[in-house]
Amino acid sequence: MLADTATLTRADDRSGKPRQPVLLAAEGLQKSYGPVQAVKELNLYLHAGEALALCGENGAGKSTIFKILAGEVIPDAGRMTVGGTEYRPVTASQAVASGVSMVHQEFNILPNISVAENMFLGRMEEFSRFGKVDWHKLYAAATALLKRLGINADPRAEMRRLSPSTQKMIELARALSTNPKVLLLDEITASLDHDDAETLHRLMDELRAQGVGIIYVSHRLQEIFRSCTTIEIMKDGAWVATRPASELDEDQLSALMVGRDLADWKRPARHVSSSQMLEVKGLSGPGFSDVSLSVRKGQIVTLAGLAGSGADEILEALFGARAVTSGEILLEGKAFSGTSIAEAIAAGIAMVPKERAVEGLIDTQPIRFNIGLAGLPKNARGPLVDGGREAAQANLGMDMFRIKARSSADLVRSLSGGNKQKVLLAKWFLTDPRLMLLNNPTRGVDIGVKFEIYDLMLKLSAEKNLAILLASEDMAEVIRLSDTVITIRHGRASGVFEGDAITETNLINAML
Ligand SMILES: Nc1ncnc2c1ncn2[C@@H]1O[C@H](COP(=O)(O)OP(=O)(O)OP(=O)(O)O)[C@@H](O)[C@H]1O
Repeated sequence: MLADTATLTRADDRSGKPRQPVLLAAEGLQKSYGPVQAVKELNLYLHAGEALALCGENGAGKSTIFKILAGEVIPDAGRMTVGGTEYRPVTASQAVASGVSMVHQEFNILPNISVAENMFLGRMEEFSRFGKVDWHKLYAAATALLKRLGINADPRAEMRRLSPSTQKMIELARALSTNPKVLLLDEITASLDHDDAETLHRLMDELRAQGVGIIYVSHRLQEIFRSCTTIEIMKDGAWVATRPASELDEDQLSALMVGRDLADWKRPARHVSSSQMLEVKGLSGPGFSDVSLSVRKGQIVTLAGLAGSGADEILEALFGARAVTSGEILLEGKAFSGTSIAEAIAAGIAMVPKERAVEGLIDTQPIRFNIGLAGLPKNARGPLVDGGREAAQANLGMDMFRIKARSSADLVRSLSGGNKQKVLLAKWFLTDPRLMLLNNPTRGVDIGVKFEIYDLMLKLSAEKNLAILLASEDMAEVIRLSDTVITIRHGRASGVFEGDAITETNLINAML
């Protein structure tokens, strides 16, 4: 029997502070996909003005819970209430009508229509008269909302013209346009640049002050402690613990999530060879200018910049995916004029891009097809793909990255977000590259796997002499991994740091 939610307070709240009433209650939630039990008997309570971080490893069931709460997935069992009223949405619009809105982990936009239409998607009848859209009214409403939220975008612009970060903020505006009582945010900052992430955290504070309840999923622990009041940890679809955020620190939270202590992880002592793999001299192109850098065999060099700094563009240019207007690239001392991705791959360069959904994976294909994709020539037998070899490679990748799936025949779209990212990493690591370009490789990956990826990068660079050029917005990651850090600001190198000079203060000063 579901508790009386108008008066219910958390069962495990021992802080002694008076609590707001429960806004959303879910009890005994269950959901299976075939033999996979994504959510097992889960209880969850969200209070007015609370920001609840839902934490757990990749595949723990967080997105599935969100989809249940947002009416996109119907649970096999369990009961929910919102504001004390029975809540059983079977469509997203029913959830919105009950005051529950969600921003998804993946992009959920229509690129070829305007920002304003994207903001009021599914509600255009509110701006129509006699079957015709009242554009003036629509743009006025969009302008007012964007202004109120502090989002800088032209409501008339075509959505695809916006940066991914602004597109995500438009999705947030869409969710907030319905004045939700409960807001669900799934890994939203993975797509946001620094300024938009700041705006989001400010908005979260304001919404909480207005009594909105927020459930927040992110693998960035710092953000959780910045904006969340309560932390709920789950593992393999089941509840593990609920704590006030003030009672935990990052190390304790990591330990609760992955079941082991990661606080004493140390980078092994390293010896880097003196032979150059990559030299870049005075490289300029759209988004970056006059960039010089070098990466030796077995070295990890990091481009550290705030999102939008130009680091992404530099990696893309080195992978032949972006035009270069001047400058020189040398690979092992020889000029490399790669103007296409195919040439870059043939030269032994691999790249893990930032936007896996757009650039990296074919969602509707099995894991093994996706892992095999980058190594297609190696897996070929004449004009055909050697299925046995492809499957063997996929199994190796699945083991290496602990990809959570039943088999390599599972479609990528059935995987959790973090496991998709692991497929992308496996795909490129297995091509045996000489130079690896990694753009925020641990985005969306849980803290346990993050450290496994670090170990793998350090191992491959030490044992196989793999040269790695990393771009990362995660300061702790930059400090843990880099032999050399080049800070990037406004498309230019603004500093070079090595050894003890790689400190958070030094890097941030050079990045800002
Ligand atoms: N449509 C689906 N079909 C089959 N299995 C699915 C489907 N959606 C999710 N799963 C499985 O359910 C489990 C939970 O996935 P979910 O996406 O909820 O995890 P998550 O905690 O959000 O992970 P992440 O941190 O990686 O985003 C995973 O094992 C996943 O493969």
